[in-house]
Amino acid sequence: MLNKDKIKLGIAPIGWTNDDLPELGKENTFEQCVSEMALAGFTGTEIGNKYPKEPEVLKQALELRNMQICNCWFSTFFTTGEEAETIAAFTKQLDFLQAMGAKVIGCSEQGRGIQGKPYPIFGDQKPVFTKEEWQRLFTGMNKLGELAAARGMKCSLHHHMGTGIQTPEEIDIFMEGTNENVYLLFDSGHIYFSEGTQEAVDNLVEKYIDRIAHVHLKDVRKEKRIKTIEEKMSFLEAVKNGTFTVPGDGDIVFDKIFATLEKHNYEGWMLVEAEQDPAKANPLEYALKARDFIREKTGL
Ligand SMILES: O=C1C[C@@H](O)[C@H](O)[C@@H](O)C1=O
Ligand SMILES: [Co+2]
Repeated sequence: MLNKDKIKLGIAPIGWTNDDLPELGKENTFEQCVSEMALAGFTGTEIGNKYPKEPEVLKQALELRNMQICNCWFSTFFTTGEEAETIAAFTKQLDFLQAMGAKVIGCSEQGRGIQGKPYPIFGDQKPVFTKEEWQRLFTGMNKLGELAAARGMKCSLHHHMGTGIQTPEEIDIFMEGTNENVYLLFDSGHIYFSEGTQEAVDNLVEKYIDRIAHVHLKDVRKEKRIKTIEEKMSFLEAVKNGTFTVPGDGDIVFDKIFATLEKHNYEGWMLVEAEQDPAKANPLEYALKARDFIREKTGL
């Protein structure tokens, strides 16, 4: 059983409205989204673009529902040499998150990334960083790590399909090149989507458990992943086609993930993040499904 005092449960707005595919869930309001999250039994969320931008307004809306912000996505552009711009934007985002009481920020290096581009996600356009790009990334991320640590916060890296940090080998290079102020945001769905094996999921969580600062629980429908490869779909086409779903509804086995978090006394958030078309997968219904699955498997 996981420890209720150490682990909190959140859910991402991406099941209601998808910022990467604005046509998905455009009719769903911020209020509906956070009310349904609370109704399903979650106490945390990440930022979506329909959320109020003023910390006080957002805080009040969330407190009414006994919810809080636990993390937000942040795009970095170190490999393309945009260090000063990235650091300035990061500092602004830290200000916002700190005002919201969040302790983690989830970065993704978007230099040459193809997650939003119309290219096959398993094709050869995916970035593979050069030595110089890696070095710029390490230097930049260590700087962000230090800025976050100075505020008692954790800067983490979200490994992600279509970026230069997608595969286990790329994650290893990143973790070896950065220091102890830089953490990993473990996303079960992205590692399974990349590798297609349970082993890759279990190995990643085990290997970096002591540097994992945040967890995204996402499931993958295996047959949709295969279709993505066969039909040369882009990342966003794969999302629209239903490749991702909530934990317990796809082909990932979550037992080892939960056992590893328990064994190593993980402290922080587990956040359900399962983008799919809300017209096909009712967000409240799927949030409840995820909440039941987590309760059944972990006692939380
Ligand atoms: O954490 C995430 C944020 C989304 O915008 C992204 O594309 C999704 O797949 C994800 O894991
Ligand atoms: Co994620």
